Amino acid sequence: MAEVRLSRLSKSFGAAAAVSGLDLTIADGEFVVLLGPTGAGKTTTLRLIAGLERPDAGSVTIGGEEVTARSPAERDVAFVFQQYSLYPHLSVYDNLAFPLRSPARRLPAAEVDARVREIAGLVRIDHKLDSRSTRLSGGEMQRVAIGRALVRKPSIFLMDEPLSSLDAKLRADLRLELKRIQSDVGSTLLYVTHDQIEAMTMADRIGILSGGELVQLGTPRDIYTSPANLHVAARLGNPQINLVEPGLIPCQSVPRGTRTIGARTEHVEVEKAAAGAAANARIDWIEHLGDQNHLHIAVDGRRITLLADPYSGFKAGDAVAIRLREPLFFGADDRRISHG
Ligand SMILES: Nc1ncnc2c1ncn2[C@@H]1O[C@H](COP(=O)(O)OP(=O)(O)OP(=O)(O)O)[C@@H](O)[C@H]1O
Repeated sequence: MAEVRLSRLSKSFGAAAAVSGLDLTIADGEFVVLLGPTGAGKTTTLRLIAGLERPDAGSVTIGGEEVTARSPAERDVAFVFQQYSLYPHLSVYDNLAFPLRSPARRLPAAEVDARVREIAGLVRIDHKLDSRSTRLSGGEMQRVAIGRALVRKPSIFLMDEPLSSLDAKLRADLRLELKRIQSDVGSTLLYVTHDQIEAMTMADRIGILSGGELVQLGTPRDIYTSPANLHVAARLGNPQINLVEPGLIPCQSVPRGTRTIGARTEHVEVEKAAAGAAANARIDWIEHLGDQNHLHIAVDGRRITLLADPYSGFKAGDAVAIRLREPLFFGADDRRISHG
């Protein structure tokens, strides 16, 4: 296990900068998730750490040793990709044993066997050790791929959207398991995703990348409650944060310089107008998602979307009174303005 330190790391492809001036330190045993839109530089960052790309500038240090000029094999890093990349002609057992049987390692057979069985138990695939990898479900294949990365006990794990090709239920199961496995093994893990739920639930810290730059790094709670700017605010939260101009919805105090107000569900109080408050908005329509509803509210020609529980009693067409409660404020440069 090891700390990973990236200093001023940059990589361009032709004229386009994929990663620019990236400074990021991942502590020993930490689970860091890189979140960002397509093309933000997430995969390139992982490939630079693995040694699959050479940086144009900057350095990569793993466990206190600079490895920038070393080959992937010399870096003690395991990579799990979106596609399972198992050996189809081998059994689960042999897929797991494969990294231990390389000529460079020459581990005794008993040691290989013990390690394979331990890891198979950890990733809960021990009942399928004799199956050909092509006979597995997608979720099982990805467990094997994760197990194969774990089996060598590398210093760090790099995972590039490992759950994105699975269906929603499997993704949710494996999300929990990956977190459990990582805390059992105590490994340093850098994980790339588009999925904000994966980021929020698994990360010790989230790094938000945009245009090859690290825009913000912090705990999921920090990033959610104190986003550095509009870009970060829009990356987390479902439904997406509502961005409105000051004055549209009543708000107790708005800091000077505010150009945009960011309002999530918890920042908006909605009351039926009949309860005594004067109506300033109307429920436009309600989307029923099962466990929750999305309320689409029309206010002065604009629309905002909030979550509501299915028993809230609102109906389409209801006149409502809405007001803001400690929302987020952003200035003309899109950066968040803190209150007071
Ligand atoms: N081998 C390459 N050759 C040319 N351009 C590349 C190469 N690899 C990446 N790029 C470019 O670098 C930028 C960053 O790509 P990268 O794959 O790191 O983004 P990403 O955040 O992982 O995106 P995605 O979520 O779509 O995987 C993109 O503009 C991409 O087109």
